[in-house]
Amino acid sequence: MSQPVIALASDHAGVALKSELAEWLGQNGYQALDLGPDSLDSVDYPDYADKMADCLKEGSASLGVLVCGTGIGISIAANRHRHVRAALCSNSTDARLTRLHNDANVLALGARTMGAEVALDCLRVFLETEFEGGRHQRRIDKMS
Ligand SMILES: O=C[C@H](O)[C@H](O)[C@H](O)COP(=O)(O)O
Repeated sequence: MSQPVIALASDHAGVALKSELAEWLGQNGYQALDLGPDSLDSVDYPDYADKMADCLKEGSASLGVLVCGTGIGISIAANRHRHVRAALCSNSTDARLTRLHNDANVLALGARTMGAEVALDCLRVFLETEFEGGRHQRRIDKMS
């Protein structure tokens, strides 16, 4: 069976955490598709949010992970695309509920506001939780 592809992107503030998340994905049965950047040179998070949106639109990955300093800017930018439902999560309960209720297709994390262990916990729960459907689908339809 082919491995699920998970796309990752960040700005300069999120590069190190993105690498840790990508490594975890590779060790846990997923294929990490890193959309960049790969250096610590300063970049603008909207450019990488747009790359994520394009990647999901063309179907190269089903789910994505975005990282910036707080996770706020990059999630705001990603959510300007109608097909993106990016959820800024700070703990595994956020990650579980946003999959169950919002069918979030992008997990947004703050590299300067959380530790790698909590970030990995969010990622694991995000990937393991299925959308609940039902009344939640009606609400998502209203945003699509
Ligand atoms: O929401 C924005 C993010 O936290 C950015 O990662 C942050 O603004 C980057 O700041 P700086 O350019 O000072 O590294």
